[in-house]
Amino acid sequence: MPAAVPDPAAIEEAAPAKINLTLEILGRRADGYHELASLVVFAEAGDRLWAAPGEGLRLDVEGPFARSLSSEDNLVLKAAKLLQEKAGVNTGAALKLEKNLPVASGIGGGSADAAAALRALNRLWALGLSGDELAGIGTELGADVPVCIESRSAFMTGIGERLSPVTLPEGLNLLLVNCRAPLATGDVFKALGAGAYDGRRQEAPEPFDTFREFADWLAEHDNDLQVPAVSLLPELEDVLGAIRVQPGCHLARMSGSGATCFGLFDDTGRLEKAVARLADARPNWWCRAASVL
Ligand SMILES: C[C@@](CO)(OP(=O)(O)O)[C@H](O)COP(=O)(O)OP(=O)(O)OC[C@H]1O[C@@H](n2ccc(N)nc2=O)[C@H](O)[C@@H]1O
Ligand SMILES: Nc1ncnc2c1ncn2[C@@H]1O[C@H](COP(=O)(O)OP(=O)(O)O)[C@@H](O)[C@H]1O
Repeated sequence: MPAAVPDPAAIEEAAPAKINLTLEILGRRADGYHELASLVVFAEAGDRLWAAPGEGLRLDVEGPFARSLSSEDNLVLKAAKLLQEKAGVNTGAALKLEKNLPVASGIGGGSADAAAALRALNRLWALGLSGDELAGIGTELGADVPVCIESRSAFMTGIGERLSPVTLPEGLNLLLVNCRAPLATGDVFKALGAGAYDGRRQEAPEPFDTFREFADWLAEHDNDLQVPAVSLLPELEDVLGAIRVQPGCHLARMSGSGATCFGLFDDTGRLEKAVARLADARPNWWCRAASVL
């Protein structure tokens, strides 16, 4: 059920799902965070956020996954409070979130919502902050928030704060599948048991000319969190297997720290058939077809 817009004057921001097509963990830093290298894309599937003038800060959450979340410790409110503090304002806002993405699922729903809140309130409160300034503020909310500010394909390094542009082939399409079991990011990193970070870096890939070239590069760059995630949630093997066997699927892999997995397609007709087949075979799983933005 779509959320009702709170106010005709409300500012609307999309919060697209973040997908880590690759996620290499380079090592654990002294502060416990991990240096990583990840090719990140955004999908035409996601949450939606509205911000309207209001007294104090208020958040209503609606949509299919609203019940998985409480309003009080929501990243949207955390983002709003942090922005007030950083910009030195105490102007209020009435916020509404349509929660369409599964929670704690490796597709950055919370980070995308926080980024959408920063963008929306920057406009509502006429703060005039640049994307880079919003990304800097976002870093304090979560490692994935900076990349969600622009919500554009990027090669992400550091702990998530360093972003380089990438040129990907046109017409990338994803099958997204979540078996409705949450996985906490910190637990998956812990299960990986990475060694100390030794200072090495990875460079963004050169522009890809063809889909084949891109698929070959992806095959050589893994998601290092997939094995530990499977050890915590063995059902992931079923999810990956069910995606892999779909005709037209070039790659089946987990996104982020899981548990959402994706299949990469270049043929939308075959993708539509795959999503229909899976939704029918596994009615309890969350299955979506989404093009890469
Ligand atoms: C793994 C990734 C890959 O994009 O995605 P998700 O699975 O969350 O979607 C991200 O790095 C997650 O970013 P985000 O979800 O914002 O993480 P945070 O809230 O900052 O951190 C949650 C926990 O994850 C671990 N963490 C996170 C990022 C990082 N580079 N190293 C870490 O070790 C830490 O244990 C931290 O306490
Ligand atoms: N708006 C929000 N959407 C999703 N999760 C949120 C939100 N606000 C707070 N959280 C909390 O943040 C945690 C990470 O959520 P999420 O970003 O969906 O995970 P992931 O980055 O692994 O996809 C969850 O445990 C959830 O309770």
